Amino acid sequence: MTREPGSPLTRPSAVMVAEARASIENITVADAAALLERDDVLFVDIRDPRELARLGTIPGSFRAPRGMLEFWVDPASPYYKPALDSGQKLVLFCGSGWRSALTAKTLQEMGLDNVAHLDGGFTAWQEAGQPVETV
Ligand SMILES: O=S(=O)([O-])[S-]
Repeated sequence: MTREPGSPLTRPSAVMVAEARASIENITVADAAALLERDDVLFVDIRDPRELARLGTIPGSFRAPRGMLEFWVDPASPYYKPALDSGQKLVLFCGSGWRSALTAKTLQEMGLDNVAHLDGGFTAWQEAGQPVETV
């Protein structure tokens, strides 16, 4: 059967995000802010570089575009980045927490057991008046 353009998808993005959020650790801005200075936590900005250039980022965060993340965390991949596999808890964030929820679920499925995401993303972080670093 051919899908009619514009008709609902079998698994809409909102359903996928809701399912992801139900199976990952969702961290509030307040709780994330308390983790910011910790050596055992790495904030990972998975937004597009243009978003970072326009809006800035969370100070000290590691930049890992979502499109590469599965490969950057995988020791078996030629794109492996040991910085993402240091034993630190990874706190992923994006614009509003949708991409980071999906990505945190994926990394969890890949075998990372200490990954979370920032609920509300960078938008919520900024709205709460938390520090922002220019990129
Ligand atoms: O993925 S998003 O929450 O930045 S729109």
